[in-house]
Amino acid sequence: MINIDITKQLHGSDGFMDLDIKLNINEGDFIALGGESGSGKTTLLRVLAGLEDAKGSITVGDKTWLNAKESLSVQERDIGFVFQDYALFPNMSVKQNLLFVSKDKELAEHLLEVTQLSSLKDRMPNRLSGGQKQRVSLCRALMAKPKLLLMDEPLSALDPAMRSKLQQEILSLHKEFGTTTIMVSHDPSEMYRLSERVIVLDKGKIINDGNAKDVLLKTQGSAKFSFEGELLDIIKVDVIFIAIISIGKQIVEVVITKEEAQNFTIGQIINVSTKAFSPNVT
Ligand SMILES: Nc1ncnc2c1ncn2[C@@H]1O[C@H](COP(=O)(O)OP(=O)(O)OP(=O)(O)O)[C@@H](O)[C@H]1O
Repeated sequence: MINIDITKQLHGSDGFMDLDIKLNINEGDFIALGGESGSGKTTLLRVLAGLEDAKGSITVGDKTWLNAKESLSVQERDIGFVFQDYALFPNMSVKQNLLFVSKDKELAEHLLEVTQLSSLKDRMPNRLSGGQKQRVSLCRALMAKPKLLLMDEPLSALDPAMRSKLQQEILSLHKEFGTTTIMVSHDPSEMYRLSERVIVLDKGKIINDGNAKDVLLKTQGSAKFSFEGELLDIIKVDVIFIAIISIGKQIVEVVITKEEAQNFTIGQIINVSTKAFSPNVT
């Protein structure tokens, strides 16, 4: 069990706010951490990693990482990091980047194989694509067999196809290694696919915590389907108003009333729901 009970004063965009987190995590869980920009997600990961100080306590199994008397250094905490900017050693090949963390050659070969990087093991980082660097970064974080793997939006810079492939790889490595993982993400489908628990922060506090289905599904009341999308345009065809809405990767048209057309603003995030009893799924 990982027990976190920390506070830290942050300088938010509207003045000071307290990051105030009480959290128990089962070992082996995959947790997705969501919340609006500035809600404290990165700071929480940095506090867990020992990169920032905080008041309170962190215990991992029978080890104390932080309490009133001591705070273990980054090196003393059993963690792996994957951040958006990869941070590979530029003067080392892919394989050397991994072996720098641990001399376990067998594990390095295995990780490179699972992430389909074996043929690139002698390449230098500046000759890799973004997705390949991200995979190396993930392999390197796992080389130390960390107790806790912290990932801060590791896939956000990648295109959808590469994202989905890496999600599969992250999931299969998570299942194989059973590492307790906390991953910051803004992408509900990614959270749903990967995590068994979703925690949402707002202004430094946990406002939602539960399984992915309960936290992420937005269907309310008697609505059968509900999608959130961005209103791109409103057009008038004869006497009918049509809203053009971007939902996921699709652009859809929805007929709206004159009053709705007057009240909506282009660029607004709106909810599209239907009570259709038996929709077609093809
Ligand atoms: N060491 C610090 N001391 C005081 N305030 C900080 C510190 N680090 C970050 N902050 C502030 O705390 C708030 C939360 O920042 P944080 O980076 O944790 O948010 P986030 O949820 O990760 O946001 P994003 O999704 O944009 O990455 C921000 O307003 C930031 O300016």
